[in-house]
Order: sequence, then structure tokens, then C-alpha cells
Amino acid sequence: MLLCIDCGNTNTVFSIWDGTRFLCTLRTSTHHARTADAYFTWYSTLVSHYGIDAKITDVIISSTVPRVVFNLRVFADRFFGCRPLVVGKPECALPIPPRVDAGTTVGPDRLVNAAGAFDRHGGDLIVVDFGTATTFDVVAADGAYVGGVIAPGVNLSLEALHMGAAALPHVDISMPDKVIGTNTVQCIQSGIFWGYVGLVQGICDRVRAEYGRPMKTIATGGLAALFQSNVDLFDTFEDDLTMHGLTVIHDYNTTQG
Ligand SMILES: Nc1ncnc2c1ncn2[C@@H]1O[C@H](COP(=O)(O)OP(=O)(O)OP(=O)(O)O)[C@@H](O)[C@H]1O
Ligand SMILES: CC(C)(CO)[C@@H](O)C(=O)NCCC(=O)O
Ligand SMILES: [K+]
Repeated sequence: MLLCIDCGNTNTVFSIWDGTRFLCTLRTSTHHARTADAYFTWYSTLVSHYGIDAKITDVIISSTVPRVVFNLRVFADRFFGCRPLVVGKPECALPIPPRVDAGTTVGPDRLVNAAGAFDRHGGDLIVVDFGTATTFDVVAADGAYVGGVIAPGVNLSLEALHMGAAALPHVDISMPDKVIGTNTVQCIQSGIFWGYVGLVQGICDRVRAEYGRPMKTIATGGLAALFQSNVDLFDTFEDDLTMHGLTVIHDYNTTQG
């Protein structure tokens, strides 16, 4: 069985793929200092809690935090006796290489999202991922990642307001009933929620105009659901897009010969 690891700047997600479906998804916050033993303690506790009997033979990692990769490699080696595939490293091939400026290192999560979305939908896509950052990845007709947009994430923007302005509290994101807030919390929620709706709509419209062909919009990331349920921003919302992309890249590397 394949263990897929998606390590973002905020959260690290493990998911076990049995070749047909994901048996479970485990989430923890990202800490560069977490040891291989600590990963295993956390992992084995949850796996046995869910009553899953998984014999892991392969591990694939996408990490936007370079420092965590060392301990995840040790984790894979020590507990599963395998050498993980690490997206972005030369030994991990991509089905279609990105077309970007020479010397650019595209975030592995974006390459994985592009591979996952292309596998499900074909090309000419905008993939929007609401993570620590809100990223827009453009996937060409042949499946290549050809560029995109990076904006501050929803929670990061809320945190920035709180950090930068003495009188503004920490607020959780939610959809406000109205645009004109009549208290501080409502004003902040309105600014972030409706600001993001405008940001997503505006960027997608401009990307489409520049790209010059019809494009499908695929959204992923926990907060995408909040926007999708209230405003018609995306064609589809796929919670497991990054995990699916990891299985696609793993498949490609193991069947390639
Ligand atoms: N309504 C909500 N209010 C606040 N936070 C939410 C809400 N819905 C989901 N979230 C949070 O959104 C996050 C979604 O996780 P996701 O993996 O998409 O991105 P992330 O973990 O924040 O970023 P990264 O992948 O860059 O680490 C989770 O941490 C979850 O707690
Ligand atoms: C933009 C983030 C932080 C989103 O997770 C990540 O993809 C990243 O660190 N990217 C590197 C720069 C780039 O993708 O062009
Ligand atoms: K993510």
C-alpha cells in the first residue's frame, strides 16, 4: 500500500491508498523539528484507532517545507523499509514537466495539484488551492503546469490584520450575512470573505482572458468549501485533489519502466 504525505506550511496530511481508495486521512500541524519516531507514534496510534491494517510498501512525499523532508525520509526508511519518492527531486519524474522560467522551483504541491487535476479533467484548467497561500495553477492542454498566481491565504490575511492593528481581534473566517458590518468582527469577516470572492473571481477572469481558451476551474483545500457553498466560483470542488495527484505521480514513476 502507498502512504501519501502532503506537507504544507500549516498542516501535514497523511493518507493511505490501497490502490482503489484512501483508507484514512490523518492531519497534524507542520513542525520541522518533529522526529521520525514522533511521526510514527502519531501515525500508528491513529491507524490502530481506525482499525486499519495497512502494510505500507511505498511512500511519496510532497513538501513545501524543505526542512521536514529529512525526518520524513528517516520515518519511511525506519518503519516501512522504503525509500520515499519526493516530488521535486530529480529521481521523481513528472508525467509532464512544467514550462516556467529557467531556475524557478515550482512548489511541489502545485505540481501535484496540476497532475491530479489533469488526470481527472484533462487540460486547460485553473486549479485554486486554499492553503496557507491561495494558489492558482494553470494547466495547459497537454497537462503541463505553465504558471499561475500566488496570493496570501485566508487565515494568513486574518492573522495579518490582527498582528498589524492593535484594536483588531483574531477572527475566524465565516460568510457574513451582509456586506456592511455593524461591529468589528463582522467588518473583518466581510472584508476577508467578500475580498476573497472578488480576488478569486477577478484573478480567474484575468487568467481566462490572457490564456485565450475556455478553462475549467477546480478548487481544493479546506476553505474552498466555504466559498463554494455560498458563491458560484468553481466548476468543481475536490477535497482530495492533492492526494489524488500524489497517487498519479507515484503510478507514473512505478510503471515507467
Ligand atoms: N470554516 C473554517 N474556518 C476556519 N478554518 C477552517 C474552516 N474550514 C477549514 N478550515 C481550516 O482550513 C485548513 C484547510 O486545510 P488545507 O490543508 O487545505 O490548508 P492548510 O493546511 O491551511 O494549508 P497548507 O496545506 O499550506 O498547510 C485546515 O487547517 C482547517 O482547519
Ligand atoms: C506557494 C506555496 C507556499 C503554496 O503552498 C508553495 O507552493 C511554495 O512554496 N511554492 C514555491 C514557489 C512557487 O510555487 O512558484
Ligand atoms: K494544501
